Amino acid sequence: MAREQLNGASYNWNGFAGRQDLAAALAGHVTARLTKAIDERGTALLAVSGGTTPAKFFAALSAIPIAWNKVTVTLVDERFVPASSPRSNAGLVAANLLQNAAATARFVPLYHEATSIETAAASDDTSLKALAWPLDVVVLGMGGDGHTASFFPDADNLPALLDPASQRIVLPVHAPSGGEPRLTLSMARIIAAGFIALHIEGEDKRTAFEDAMGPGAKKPIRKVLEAAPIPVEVFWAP
Ligand SMILES: O=C(O)[C@H](O)[C@@H](O)[C@H](O)[C@H](O)COP(=O)(O)O
Repeated sequence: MAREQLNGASYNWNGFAGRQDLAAALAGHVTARLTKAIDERGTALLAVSGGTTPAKFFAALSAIPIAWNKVTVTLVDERFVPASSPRSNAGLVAANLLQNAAATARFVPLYHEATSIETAAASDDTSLKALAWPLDVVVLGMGGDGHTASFFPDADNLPALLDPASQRIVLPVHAPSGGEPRLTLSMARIIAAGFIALHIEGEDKRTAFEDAMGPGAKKPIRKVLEAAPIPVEVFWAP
């Protein structure tokens, strides 16, 4: 594990020989943090990302027997589609994480029918206030463009999305590169987590991450690492 400090963006690099090794290790770190939270405050709050990367990690996590009935799982971000859609992160989590031992966890989705993404985000903001913040664990993904959560570089409200002082919990996102309109946790809620993991796989994602840590315009992932008060734990496998 190598700790890096780049102009305020600090992270620990956790590299693995294979994706299954990564999945098992990340699942071990996450369940240890969740168990610690349950021991300390009787409950734990976890936010996970969607996309194509997390399935192996979700499967490994779902099999570890902790007090899942005391864990609340929510999403880092969501496409504005119902859970029945193949694009749904809630559907991905239901099929891959909320299984086996983890089937007893409470799941709080972001998507619900609404007249607009703005209305949905405002409604989430109200309903998610009741969760036991701060997050104990957040697991981020990253796109090749350096986006994380739904902080897409072409989002029309990117400054608001990246505001570490935002009072919002959930924000709406319109970004051509993101496909459907999105709902995303705010930067403020993400960086307040007790354990911040970034899960990326493949050479292209490693190159994209290294580019984001280099000189030049700061991509959203770099903004998150710089805003986080603790080092981000990067989990990578080829
Ligand atoms: O809804 C989403 O798409 C995710 O939450 C998003 O932030 C994801 O982590 C990255 O886009 C990487 O996606 P892949 O894992 O598919 O590369």
